[in-house]
Amino acid sequence: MAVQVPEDGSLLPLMEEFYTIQGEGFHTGKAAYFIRLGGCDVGCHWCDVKESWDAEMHPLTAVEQIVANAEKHPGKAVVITGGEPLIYNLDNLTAALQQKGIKTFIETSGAYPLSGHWDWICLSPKKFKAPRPDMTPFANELKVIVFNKSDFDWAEKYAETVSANCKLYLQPEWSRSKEVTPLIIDYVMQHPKWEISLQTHKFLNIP
Ligand SMILES: C[S@@+](CC[C@H](N)C(=O)[O-])C[C@H]1O[C@@H](n2cnc3c(N)ncnc32)[C@H](O)[C@@H]1O
Ligand SMILES: Nc1nc2[nH]cc(C(=O)O)c2c(=O)[nH]1
Ligand code: SF4
Ligand SMILES: [Mg+2]
Repeated sequence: MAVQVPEDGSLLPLMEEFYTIQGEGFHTGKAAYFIRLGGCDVGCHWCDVKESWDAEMHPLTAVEQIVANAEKHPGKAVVITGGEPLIYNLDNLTAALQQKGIKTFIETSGAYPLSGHWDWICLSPKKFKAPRPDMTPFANELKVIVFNKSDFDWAEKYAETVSANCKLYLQPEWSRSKEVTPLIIDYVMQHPKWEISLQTHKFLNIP
């Protein structure tokens, strides 16, 4: 990745930002402003935002500008996503958002060191680049994407690494929904510490 992002995270490659409804996981159904940062090398073959992967495609944008944009909306929560947002130092961005009374939520694979000040951390671990063991205990929510039935055992392995009060979700990989959703339903009924998460925004046709 040749793009020069300042190490203090004062400028970040911004792919897109949009005000919508959180579609997935614990905060499903709540209004939130999404900030999508470019850059990811985790390489999930089923990733639904491959356009985010190349950080150089996305303009370096000042934290002050991102915060000013987020502030304009009545929903006082932001979801920082990507790409893999933790490639960057998010201390400045999250401090500035929280100073404005905005809650900070993140969607991350956990493959990079944790930075930033978070009101909610959604960890979605990937086989293609494992999460850092020092970061999984900080997850408020573990959201495992199920592509095939081998992912249940793999999900259990990560459930052992998170804190006791971490919420546990199984989410069907979108293109495999028809095949894996019935398996997830059975699994959750047999192992009720898990819950189903669906990408509800895709059914609602919203961003
Ligand atoms: C695009 S990722 C960006 C954040 C971070 N790189 C990550 O993977 O957590 C946002 C969320 O979408 C999930 N996701 C991506 N592609 C998906 C797909 N095809 N089906 C279901 N969930 C998907 C990810 O697992 C993650 O929870
Ligand atoms: N509505 C909506 N909810 C989401 N939850 C996580 C998303 C993401 O791409 O990180 C996402 C997204 O792209 N849209
Ligand atoms: S880690 Fe997230 S952004 Fe990166 S390829 Fe996987 S799903 Fe896509
Ligand atoms: Mg998405």
